[in-house]
Amino acid sequence: MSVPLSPVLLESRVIAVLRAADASFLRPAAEMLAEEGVRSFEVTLTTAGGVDAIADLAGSLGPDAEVGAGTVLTVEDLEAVLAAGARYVVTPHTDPGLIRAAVRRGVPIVPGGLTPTELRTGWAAGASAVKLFPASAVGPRYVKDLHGPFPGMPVIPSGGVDRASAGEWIRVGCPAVSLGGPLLGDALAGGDLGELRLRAREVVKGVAEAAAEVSGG
Ligand SMILES: O=C[C@H](O)COP(=O)(O)O
Repeated sequence: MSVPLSPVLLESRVIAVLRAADASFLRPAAEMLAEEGVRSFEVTLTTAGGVDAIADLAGSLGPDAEVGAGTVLTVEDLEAVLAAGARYVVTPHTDPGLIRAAVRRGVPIVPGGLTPTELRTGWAAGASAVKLFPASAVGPRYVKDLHGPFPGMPVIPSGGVDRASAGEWIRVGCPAVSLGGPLLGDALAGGDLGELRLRAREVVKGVAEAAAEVSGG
């Protein structure tokens, strides 16, 4: 049993990973991304103040957006982010116990893995989709290889997915892509939001074009 990914993510197909030293600049960056059509946001727990930032963004971005939590490592982390209002959770690793805990709470979970064994283990434990991490270590062709033995397993690449390759991951069958640094640049450290707008525009456009091709549109 698994909890399905939300329509917000399945339609927008982009997760913006908000990983920063602290949460000072998360809200302006997320608001800029939302203006450009990004609707799914993953606040990582490596960000100081990350749990509070989930609550802040969940309250400020409005009902069209979805705020989740990343780098969730334990059931205690899971409880904390759900209490803050996270609507989905992402892990860097495959922990069947943690996956089952999320499923029991009715929350979508996307566990990370790299090898066929790790990814299949997460999927079998009830993942909503699996996170291929670090995706740049293998490239889009690897998803085609995985879909030989595991044709129905939704794979979301994360780690080194950039503006140039985002559409390619969609074309090989990924339901969504996950971008942190290559999308955010230095915006989470107070960098130029105008640059962020241009990067977001390019990613959203590239992913939408690829999605239209995949669906025959
Ligand atoms: O867990 C996800 C990664 O932190 C995102 O990696 P990235 O910054 O290379 O996109």
